Amino acid sequence: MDAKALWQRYQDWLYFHEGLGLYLDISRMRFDNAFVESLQSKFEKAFADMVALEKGAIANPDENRMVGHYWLRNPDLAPTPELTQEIVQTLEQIETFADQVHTGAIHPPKESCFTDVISIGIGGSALGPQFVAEALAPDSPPLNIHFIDNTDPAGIDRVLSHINNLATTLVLVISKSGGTPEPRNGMIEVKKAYAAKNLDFAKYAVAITSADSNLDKVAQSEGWLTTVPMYDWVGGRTSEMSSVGLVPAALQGIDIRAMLDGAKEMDDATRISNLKNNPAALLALAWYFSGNGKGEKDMVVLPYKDSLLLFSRYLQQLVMESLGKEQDLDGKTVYQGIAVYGNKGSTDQHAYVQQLREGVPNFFATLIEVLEDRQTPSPEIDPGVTAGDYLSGFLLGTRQALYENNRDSITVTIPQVNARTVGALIALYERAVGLYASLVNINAYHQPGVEAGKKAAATILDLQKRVVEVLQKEKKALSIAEIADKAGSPEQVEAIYKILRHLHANHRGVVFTGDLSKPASLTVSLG
Ligand SMILES: O=P(O)(O)OC[C@H]1O[C@H](O)[C@H](O)[C@@H](O)[C@@H]1O
Repeated sequence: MDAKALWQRYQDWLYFHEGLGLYLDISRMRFDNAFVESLQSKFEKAFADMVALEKGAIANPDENRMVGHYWLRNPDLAPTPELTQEIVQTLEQIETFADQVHTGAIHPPKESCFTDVISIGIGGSALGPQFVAEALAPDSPPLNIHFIDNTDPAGIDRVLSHINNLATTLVLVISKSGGTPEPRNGMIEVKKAYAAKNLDFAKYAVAITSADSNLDKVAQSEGWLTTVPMYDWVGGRTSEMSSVGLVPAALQGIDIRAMLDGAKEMDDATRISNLKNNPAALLALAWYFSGNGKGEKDMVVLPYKDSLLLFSRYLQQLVMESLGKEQDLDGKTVYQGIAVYGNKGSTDQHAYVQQLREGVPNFFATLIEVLEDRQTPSPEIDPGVTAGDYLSGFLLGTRQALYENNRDSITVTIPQVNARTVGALIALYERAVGLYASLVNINAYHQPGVEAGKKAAATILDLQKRVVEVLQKEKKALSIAEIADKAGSPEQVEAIYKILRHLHANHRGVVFTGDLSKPASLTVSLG
């Protein structure tokens, strides 16, 4: 296509949202009109599915749940007045709580105010809060946030070592289910750290969880500062605008109403059942085209703005946990998904963009452009040229270079990184994922694969218990095969070897004798 035709194609497909100042450009995806036509009926169904979902249909059939994250930013849409009221009340509770923490009305024992907050959570209970903190936290927030998002002991130590004073640190334990092992472990370790300093953990702790979850029960029985509810009709990966995301954001002084407003405006725009006027539908179209409706190409997300660094990581869960499914809604094996990765431009141009430009063409790029360089005037780097001009130049250059080498790209442009545009970006991708899921006929709202991994981990921990019991009982050195037999799990011999090696490495009393390079030669005892 020559330059003039491309310019025309750009204008033909350009989407602009006036209220948000957001542009979406899918002109550099090489679909043609016949392809768009071919998806018409699928889109009609996707729009209809979305209407039903927003009205409270059981859009997550496997878990028998409604899917209501869109109601969070427009509570009047909730299917019952009770739900509407619940959403409004929780939002007020969050604002009042954050306000009381900021003014010192809620304060730690013996101190006038909280200075820091540890947020303990994983998956959807970490990624949204982390992305938003990185994108929007002011330079001097009322509370500095620290995240524990794993059960890595060294990681927990590192977070705790970065906190000056636990006596002025609030703790959020965020878990929708209230039963996920990693945040539970983090919570127990942090609780012990408070106890070691003679601090009464309950006076510092806040639970964000579903009613009657294990976490809720712990918080109630120990008399934590407060509990903020989370709902079963909000999925973890779409929970940034629920208490999960709003509590940490509000504590950092981020304008949560503006985030909700931006999301609401985007929800309104992506509810339009006309492909060309609906940016989420345009994204879904582009994804479908690129990956042949089968995720054949990866989504590389490159925001050219440091504060959006964690957007790709956030999208990884939203897109891959939603779309990565073995079966479709009819039970047919389909192995769906779209792989997502990326960090930021132009940094990544000095890393893997070489492969994007010249290597295996198994991706499409999404460039996120922010029009405003910074809020103050920029100095000149070269005559008439600023650092921001370079950044913009690198983005445009990469887009062009990719296109010239037959690599497609999407460009999303926002005027500024602020609470409204971040809310809008989240809402845009949430809806695009929902629509795409309908196009490819999968349930975007469950995660059966994750459950399988959790069960397997629990089996290993049970095995560890039995192995240690064998060693305690036998009181003599045994081979790993003998231990496996005595534990009643001969088929798990390799897992048992790995469990023992881990215990050995951590000085847990397991003694290895023999050749470490030949596991079968080892004898094991308790020292
Ligand atoms: O908030 P939680 O219930 O602790 O869940 C945390 C995360 O872990 C689960 O395993 C799911 O795969 C995620 O969708 C979820 O966000």
